[in-house]
Amino acid sequence: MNTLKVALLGAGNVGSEVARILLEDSEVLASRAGSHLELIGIAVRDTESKRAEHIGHELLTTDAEALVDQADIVIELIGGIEPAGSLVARALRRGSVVVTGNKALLAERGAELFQLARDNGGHLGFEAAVAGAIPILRPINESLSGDRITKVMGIVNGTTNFILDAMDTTGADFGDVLKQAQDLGYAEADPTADIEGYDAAAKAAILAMLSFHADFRIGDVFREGITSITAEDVDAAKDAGFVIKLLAIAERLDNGVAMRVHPTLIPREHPLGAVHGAFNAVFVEADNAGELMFYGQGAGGRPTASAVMGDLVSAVRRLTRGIGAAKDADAAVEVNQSNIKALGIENVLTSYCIGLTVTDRPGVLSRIAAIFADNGVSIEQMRQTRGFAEDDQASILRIITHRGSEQALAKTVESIRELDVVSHVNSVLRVEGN
Ligand SMILES: NC(=O)C1=CN([C@@H]2O[C@H](COP(=O)(O)OP(=O)(O)OC[C@H]3O[C@@H](n4cnc5c(N)ncnc54)[C@H](O)[C@@H]3O)[C@@H](O)[C@H]2O)C=CC1
Ligand SMILES: N[C@@H](CC=O)C(=O)O
Ligand code: NA
Repeated sequence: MNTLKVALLGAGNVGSEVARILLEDSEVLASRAGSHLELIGIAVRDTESKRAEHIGHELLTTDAEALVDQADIVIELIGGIEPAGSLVARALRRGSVVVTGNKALLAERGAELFQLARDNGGHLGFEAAVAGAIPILRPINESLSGDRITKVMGIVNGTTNFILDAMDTTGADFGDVLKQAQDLGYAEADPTADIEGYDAAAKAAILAMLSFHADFRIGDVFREGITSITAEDVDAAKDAGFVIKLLAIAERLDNGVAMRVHPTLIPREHPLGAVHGAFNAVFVEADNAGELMFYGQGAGGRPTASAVMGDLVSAVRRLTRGIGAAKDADAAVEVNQSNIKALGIENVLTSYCIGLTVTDRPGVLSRIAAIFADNGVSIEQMRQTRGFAEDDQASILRIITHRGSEQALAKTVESIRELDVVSHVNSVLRVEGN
């Protein structure tokens, strides 16, 4: 049996688990892959760090470039655009197998890196980049390659699901739960990427690239995070039979693909309503397959390392069988097959749940209803959720609309905001699955 040299870049939450598996399970991995996998080094920023100590100093180096140049296989788990991007490109130019979990990088430079892999007979595996342990990218790219995908919708960020779930089930405070998510290894190095929706937007772009075979980027994705979600929003959603989830949606419309990430009200009985903690779930709709659902652990070092190892073993199997990665049509990612355009959110159909504080006097409801009618938006539910004593003159209204164009809904909210009887627009959240 031959031996292939593996370089690991980064020894954080995921990298340290990958190192552990490579060292502990080396015999099983060799029998599955058909080659011994020798971990020749681990590039870290600081060889004296606590985590590095845990792994063992003899493998550690701060010279990532030299390590890449000695390896047959490079596993990039540093994260971020640079130096990760240059190191991945360097390895691909050498024709190496590269495995990464770096969605931020792929959502900026995916097309270029896939091309580099093709041009140099290398291979780029990135199943870990979307929804952690869940096999979702290879099913889309390979199993569904004979079908036409129309929509992908799911919970793809474990940190925000963990936070929203805790707010919903225990009424926990946002800040405390974020700290727990960080301690559990779910959050990005800068958790702004999670809570402001950038991580989910990168994943939406990658899902859309593979589903619609076009070079989409994170900048094509409409994005709203969860930082403006309050305990009151969570309670109001509960009261109406909904739960708030951060959803990533990429859908095929008549003239292109619309990609969006935003907090969304989901009926509690919807399958996505039952996704708790850092779990993720993704629905895929295709013309012939119909609706598919993928569910599992979407974040955390160990589950994510499982996806990394899966990419690694399957790429090595092909190498061992002498199948050059460039000739491996199954594994090739084609993102330039279609001229399909990225569309703005104004093109999508959705429904809104609008919370308003209004002056409690006769005629208010009809003035509000008239604005909806003027914009062609129909109301599914209008409910006065709390009334005060007459002289307090304020009540809270919750309005859920039928599906309408995002443009018309946004215009409706703008006009309502200007009404003198509306003292405050408390929240505007989109609704799906109702
Ligand atoms: N933590 C998770 O649940 C998941 C993470 N990912 C992705 O996996 C990658 C790694 O994530 P984590 O392990 O959570 O991050 P982390 O922040 O825990 O680890 C990154 C490691 O890279 C090291 N590093 C930074 N710059 C370096 C450099 N110039 N040279 C060598 N090492 C350097 C850091 O010291 C750190 O140990 C990221 O791309 C992340 O988005 C993907 C799926 C899930
Ligand atoms: N920070 C990410 C990690 C996995 O991709 C998340 O919380 O989902
Ligand atoms: Na995955």
